[in-house]
Amino acid sequence: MDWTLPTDIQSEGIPAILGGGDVLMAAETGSGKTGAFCLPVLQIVYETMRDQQAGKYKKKFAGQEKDWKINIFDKERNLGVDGNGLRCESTHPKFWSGARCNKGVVGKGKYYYEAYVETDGLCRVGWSTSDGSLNLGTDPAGFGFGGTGKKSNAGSFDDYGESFTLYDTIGCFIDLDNGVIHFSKNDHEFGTAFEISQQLINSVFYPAIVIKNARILLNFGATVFKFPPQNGYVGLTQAPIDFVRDSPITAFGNSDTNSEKRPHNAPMCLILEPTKELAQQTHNQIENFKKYLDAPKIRNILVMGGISMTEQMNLINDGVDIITAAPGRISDLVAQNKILLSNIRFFILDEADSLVSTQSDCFKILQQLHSHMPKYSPEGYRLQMIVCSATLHNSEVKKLADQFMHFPQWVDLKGQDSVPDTVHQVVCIVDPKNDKSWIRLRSKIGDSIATDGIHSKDEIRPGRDDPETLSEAIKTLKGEYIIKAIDEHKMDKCIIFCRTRLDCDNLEKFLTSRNKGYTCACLHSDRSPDERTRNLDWFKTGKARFLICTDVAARGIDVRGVPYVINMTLPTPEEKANYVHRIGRVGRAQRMGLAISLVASVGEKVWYHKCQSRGANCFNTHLVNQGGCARWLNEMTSLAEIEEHLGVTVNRVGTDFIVPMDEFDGKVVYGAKRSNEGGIKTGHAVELSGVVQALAELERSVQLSYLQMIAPPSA
Ligand SMILES: Nc1ncnc2c1ncn2[C@@H]1O[C@H](COP(=O)(O)OP(=O)(O)OP(=O)(O)O)[C@@H](O)[C@H]1O
Repeated sequence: MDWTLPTDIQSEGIPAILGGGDVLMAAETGSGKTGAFCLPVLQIVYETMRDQQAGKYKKKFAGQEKDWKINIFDKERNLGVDGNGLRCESTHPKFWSGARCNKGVVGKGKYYYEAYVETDGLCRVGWSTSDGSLNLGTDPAGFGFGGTGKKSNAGSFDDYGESFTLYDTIGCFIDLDNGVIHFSKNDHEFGTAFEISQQLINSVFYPAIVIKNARILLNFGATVFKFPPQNGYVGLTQAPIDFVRDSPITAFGNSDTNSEKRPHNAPMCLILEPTKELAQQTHNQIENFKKYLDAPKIRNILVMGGISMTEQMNLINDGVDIITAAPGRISDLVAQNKILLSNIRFFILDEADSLVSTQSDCFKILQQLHSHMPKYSPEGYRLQMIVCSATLHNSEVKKLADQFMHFPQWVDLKGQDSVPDTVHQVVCIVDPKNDKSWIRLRSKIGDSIATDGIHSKDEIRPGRDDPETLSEAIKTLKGEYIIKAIDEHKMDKCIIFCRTRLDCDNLEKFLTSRNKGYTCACLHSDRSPDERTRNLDWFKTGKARFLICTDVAARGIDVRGVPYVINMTLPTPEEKANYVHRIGRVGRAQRMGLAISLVASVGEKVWYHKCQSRGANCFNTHLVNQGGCARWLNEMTSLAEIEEHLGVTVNRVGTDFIVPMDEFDGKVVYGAKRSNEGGIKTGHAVELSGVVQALAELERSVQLSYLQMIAPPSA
């Protein structure tokens, strides 16, 4: 793939993901974020599958059954348990997560265990039969003592002992000889909490806990108790074998989180992309990487509208390890249980800010998918969420991180949204008061671009400066300016962004009608999935010189070596972040690119369809606040906001579109690799190489001196 070294974001992001935590990756467009999450995820999915095939987990669980510990097959998904089965954690702020032990006691004897509160959350500890709910104390088979100083059984919560919290040690006592349960706090024993009924007295009682946003450490007696019990009570590990029973809920029983027998339709990784094109592109990237992984082969599929349902189900039924999806179909298939999320280990949100934007419906889908995922895998690994975009710095993403992620690590190379220095951006102000050429253009029917018709009911009077006339003038001028820019830069390949689908169609007709070889392909949501795929392909292969698109193609699309982007209009105020994404279609992978934005000097009236038909046959030119489907936009304000957000002033060019080359050393060839010695190579990894070498030397000398210390040369 012509990749020699990791890019900066890959150098930082890959180890963070391999480290096992949740990661937010913010890095400029075209900086290689897709590889930064695909590579480590493929590695872990592959290694887990290989270990499962070799029966590693089975052996691990089988070997540990003699120990008393939390039964990972008798716990709620949200509850995390460490490798020893003694430390339990739940970080969910709202839900209680419970678990029982893998062994219990029955018949005779007096037994004890301790629970130490490690973080400041809510917990209940106690005893339960295997019939009891994991939400300890809410039914007759569970007997709990909670941090608020209440005992609970059969859903009734009564005052008992005193409250407990962080750093307290709770002792849990069961006396099977006399049928009573009581508790202690830091060696202070409280009186009888429960008398066990005759119906239950011959049951097996398992240590049980339920916690919310808390972590506790259990001791069943394998290590010395903080407060050793008295009066004939013994630690559970000392219970005579005749009075100990294994839990009937065993590893590899009926559990749907069974890691050895992962169902064919239960992937380990779900990647969510905002559009079909991006889902396809990421899927292709995985296909490229996975070629190098064999035995077992990774099965990755695409899930999205546009694929026939029969074909989709065939793909799923063949078995799946990694799914790349666009929202929509995936949520339907999960709701219908055709795809199970019970074994998900990685949940990846690419272009996350667009997925969680208040403008999109995806947030609900995301919540729904997340609620189906186990927060810990059967092997005890935490669900990992990876979130990335070039524009992650906004409040919605922060909310997402707070709600779904667990102490996420930010991998953020710039600290704010920014544009790569391989992208040169310029603005041309379209000023109909200054440039009156639109009057002449409009008079020659068929010579100017068809406008969107929003002023069809207005009286347009060339020569006058009323807002409607100027607004219509802008639309005419912009068509002309596009041609000027194309010709001035002899653009052979360019992506042109328009505000609406109608604007795209009009521009396509206009350019084609010029008969100057301006071959075009359109990409917007009114075109069928097949046509979209074909058009993108035409552009990639050079069959079409211009890709004319709405913001549907603003993000992520990676076409090698595109030299130019033109923004016929700036993104709408609600989609400001798309400016960075649009212009980031050029200047990728260390190639140079030029982005030209046409910005109207005065207000422009535009369609803003909120009607049911989304604009089809709608000619309601009233403003939205008058019940219509139109609004006025001010691109000068949008430009100022973009400049402020990025902390730059974008260079202005005249209507001749000559870009002052001295700004950029006069040496730039757009579309070609950046001329100074290869950015990626001089990036982070190489900059650090001296320091890394020095560290390696130090490490070596420390190790040598240690070896000399434990085995002196004389020995
Ligand atoms: N280590 C590497 N060496 C060389 N090229 C790379 C490397 N990693 C990625 N690339 C190339 O860089 C280009 C951009 O990568 P990618 O599409 O992952 O960018 P991105 O950061 O996701 O951008 P966007 O924010 O626009 O989605 C791709 O063509 C990819 O093949």
